[in-house]
Amino acid sequence: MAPVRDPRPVVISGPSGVGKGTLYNLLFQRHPDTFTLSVSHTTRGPRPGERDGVEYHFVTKEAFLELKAQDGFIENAQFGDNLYGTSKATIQEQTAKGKTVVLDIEVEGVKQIQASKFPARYVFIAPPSEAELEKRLRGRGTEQEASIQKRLKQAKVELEYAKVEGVHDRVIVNDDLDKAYKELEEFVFGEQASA
Ligand SMILES: Nc1ncnc2c1ncn2[C@@H]1O[C@H](COP(=O)(O)OP(=O)(O)OP(=O)(O)O)[C@@H](O)[C@H]1O
Repeated sequence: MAPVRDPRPVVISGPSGVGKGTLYNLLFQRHPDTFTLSVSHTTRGPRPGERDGVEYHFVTKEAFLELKAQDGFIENAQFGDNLYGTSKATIQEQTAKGKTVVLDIEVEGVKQIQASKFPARYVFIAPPSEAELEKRLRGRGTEQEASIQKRLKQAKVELEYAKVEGVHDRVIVNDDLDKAYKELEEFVFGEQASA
């Protein structure tokens, strides 16, 4: 397949359980040298087996806040006591290595990246229906009931934002996986760089 023509990172968003990870992991498997998942900064400590610079850039709270003050993040958020963010430098370094950077970001992060004016392409993965989304979340078997309810509530926010005109370059309904994958692949490889 011809190389990706557009150097901008690809921001993938969509409700939890819709199949974002499934889709971009297929992209990574089928094009092993083309893509890379963005490596976030975090102030939480590494879990066993996690390596600095691979799963995350592990930094102190002071270092994180310093980078934030320098406008070094395209998006950042707090979950529990920990800070997370995607640094501009990380994306630039990964892009300079010839990779197309893929970011898996929730709706608030998408809004921040759009506000930052950092050049990016936006893909929203939508479920065929809310009932199917719930089925997938349950089927995955990774969540407790409270977490499922929280994710379904958040899904409504994500789906609402996806209706706003012009916020995504492409909306892909993940009904049949092969078809959705083909659409994603075509979008990522096929689009011409725009100014
Ligand atoms: N097109 C599809 N048809 C049926 N099941 C699917 C499809 N795509 C993904 N799934 C299944 O749905 C479940 C959720 O997929 P996945 O974990 O990729 O979602 P996600 O959007 O990455 O979720 P999260 O944001 O919580 O990480 C998985 O069990 C996956 O195998």
